[in-house]
Amino acid sequence: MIEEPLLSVRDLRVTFPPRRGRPAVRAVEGVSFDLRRGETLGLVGESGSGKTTTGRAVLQLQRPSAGSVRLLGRELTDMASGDLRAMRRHMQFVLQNPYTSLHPRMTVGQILSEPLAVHRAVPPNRRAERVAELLSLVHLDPKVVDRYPHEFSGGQRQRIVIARALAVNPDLVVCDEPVSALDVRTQAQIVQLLSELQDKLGLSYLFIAHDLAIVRSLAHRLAVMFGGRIVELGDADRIYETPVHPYTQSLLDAVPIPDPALQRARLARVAPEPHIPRHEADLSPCCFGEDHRATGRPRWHEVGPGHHVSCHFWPTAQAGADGANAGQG
Ligand SMILES: Nc1ncnc2c1ncn2[C@@H]1O[C@H](COP(=O)(O)OP(=O)(O)OP(=O)(O)O)[C@@H](O)[C@H]1O
Repeated sequence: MIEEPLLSVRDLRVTFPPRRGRPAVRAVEGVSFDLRRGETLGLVGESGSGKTTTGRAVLQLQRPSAGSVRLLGRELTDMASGDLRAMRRHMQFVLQNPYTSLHPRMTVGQILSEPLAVHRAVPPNRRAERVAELLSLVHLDPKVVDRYPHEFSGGQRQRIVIARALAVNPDLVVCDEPVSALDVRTQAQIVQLLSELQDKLGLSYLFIAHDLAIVRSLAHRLAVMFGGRIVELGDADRIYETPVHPYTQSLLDAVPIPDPALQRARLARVAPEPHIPRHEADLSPCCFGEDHRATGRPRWHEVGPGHHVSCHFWPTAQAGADGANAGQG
């Protein structure tokens, strides 16, 4: 029997309405993927590609304009707010900045007790015990309960943020750039912690990041976003080794470049011109420069087991990838 995915997202769309003379923004345009129990799906793409909006729409922190989000077999998009509140204990998030995501005037004990009280996850007389357990889980000394966030380093604060997310025993954790505000050594420690917690608790992660090196160490599968759509989806090792979509290839090309300006310049090879409105630009960057409106939306091709790519000229792109690989060999 095939196990039902923990999370199933189908044709998810988020459009932000026009604001102060600016046109509507189609931030997410038909995103679909599944996430299994104990699995990490890395959601990658350049800034503005719609990763955060997708994560927020999955959690219903941003209500989608259309599409379906099923968690544990239940549709979230049309759920009444009371039911949704109850579902929140199954889905939590860890955000980028541990300096702003903890209330500065609450102690660690109060921060970790709050979700326990809101979700009535643990009776009041057992909360202190659970708080100590959570701190141990993220390798912090339970004696720190009376301390305030400013007394901790960035890495320690992110451990507190993770402990808070885990307080209610969620099934899904959406991690939005969870280490990008940290130094490189601390990044590795937090990634290691997330991996250890996944093994121990069977968590599923939707891991949003622009840093492909970090995603590589955690993700089982990868979804590459460009202009609000997924352009390549599949097994992470396979995509890292043989990326098919030209946009994925360019993202991977850019990995060893620590200079963001240089990385942007490399990406500019395939990214749409900024003056072309997103909704008019075809979302398949390899086709950029062709008559997009004539060709319509790129089709999905299964290019290997569970490996999909959305591209008008997939065989041509494949020829390019083969050529590149032959050159490397
Ligand atoms: N509340 C909002 N109102 C209007 N437009 C928005 C809003 N939030 C996001 N957008 C727009 O939606 C698009 C996708 O943004 P999003 O933050 O999801 O991208 P991202 O890939 O997560 O980028 P980053 O890595 O920079 O966070 C962008 O064009 C952004 O400007």
